[in-house]
Amino acid sequence: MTDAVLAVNAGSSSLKFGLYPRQGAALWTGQIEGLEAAGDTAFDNALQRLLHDCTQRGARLVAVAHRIVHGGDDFVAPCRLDAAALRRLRRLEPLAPLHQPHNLDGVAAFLQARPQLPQIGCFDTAFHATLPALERLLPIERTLAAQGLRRYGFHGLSYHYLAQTLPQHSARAGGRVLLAHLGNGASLCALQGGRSVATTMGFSALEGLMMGTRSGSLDPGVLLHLLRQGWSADALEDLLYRRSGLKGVSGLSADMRTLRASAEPAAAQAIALFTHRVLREAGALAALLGGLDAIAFTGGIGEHDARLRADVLTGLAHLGVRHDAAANHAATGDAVRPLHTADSAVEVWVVPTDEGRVAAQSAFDLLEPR
Ligand SMILES: Nc1ncnc2c1ncn2[C@@H]1O[C@H](COP(=O)(O)OP(=O)(O)O)[C@@H](O)[C@H]1O
Ligand SMILES: CC(=O)OP(=O)(O)O
Ligand SMILES: [Mg+2]
Repeated sequence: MTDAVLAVNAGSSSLKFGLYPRQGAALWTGQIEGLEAAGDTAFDNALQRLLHDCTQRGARLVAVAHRIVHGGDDFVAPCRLDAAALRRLRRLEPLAPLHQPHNLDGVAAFLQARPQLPQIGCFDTAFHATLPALERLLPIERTLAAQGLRRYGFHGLSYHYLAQTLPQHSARAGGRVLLAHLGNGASLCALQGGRSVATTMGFSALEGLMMGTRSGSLDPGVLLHLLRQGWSADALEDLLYRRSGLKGVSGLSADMRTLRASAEPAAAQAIALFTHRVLREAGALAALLGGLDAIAFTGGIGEHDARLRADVLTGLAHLGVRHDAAANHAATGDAVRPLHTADSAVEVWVVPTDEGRVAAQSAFDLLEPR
């Protein structure tokens, strides 16, 4: 029987899981979608089903590796979780309300059902531990930083996977690299020497790009205005996390596929704004890097939406980015694919992400150091 780690990724709209041996392809992967519409018990039910099915796959489960979105200041490397760690991580729930509660409910359910089985936390924020001081600092009263009010960065497991995969395909991977994780949540990350040096998400899972249901960056004056009009913190949270982004602007859906298929002008405008924001932030990170050697797209939209990629790449033509339209059209998230032309100054790649692989690998490394 093969030793395997079950990786669990409770995202904002889906529960993804995979059963990974130490090396090689996953033995089993799956995804349960549409959980945000299905209500609170949907996550619990999905986890119970997973626990049951895992025992029937012919693998010896050595650990469960959980993607946990926020590790705060204390959790900067993968570690074994117990009830005390869980209590500390619960305090970060308000900073990622679409993820952290689901992530931690998953850990709690497994701790209860299999108390002897190691539960390993793998933190999105940890990959950004290399951010320089200026990227972490918020331009507000200095004393607030001591309370943990600083920029952290997210999508770290995905960026970790890209940072370790890209060098297998590109000699430019150690240079100035722009990574775009565009899914239901979305962010950009600037890599130099394979390390995160800047990213668009900061203190919470709200900053930066417009997302499926999240606003991304917004003039803080809008929040003050709404607060003075009597909006509560809960109402603001609901607006910013659940009723904004593609869904809020289109009035139709958070799903890019639905918006692409729609003839509604508001759907087209939501996509145009999403694209505009990606381009604006890409330009900002390219400026911080002092130019680009390579770009890589990932996430549900980044891997599948050729039109989005083409529009962003065309917008970056002033940096010498040239993409092959046919290669772009043919890239559907099935494999790592180059999109650049021979005369492009910047390489362009699609890299299907595998957050579960990174989480499982971290669990093996922690439990059975090589
Ligand atoms: N073929 C496709 N074309 C365009 N967008 C797609 C396609 N497949 C998936 N997506 C989009 O990817 C997004 C989900 O991305 P994903 O990374 O799976 O999200 P998360 O992990 O945050 O739940 C959705 O907006 C969905 O519409
Ligand atoms: C941090 C985050 O936004 O994650 P996801 O894209 O999985 O929603
Ligand atoms: Mg995701």
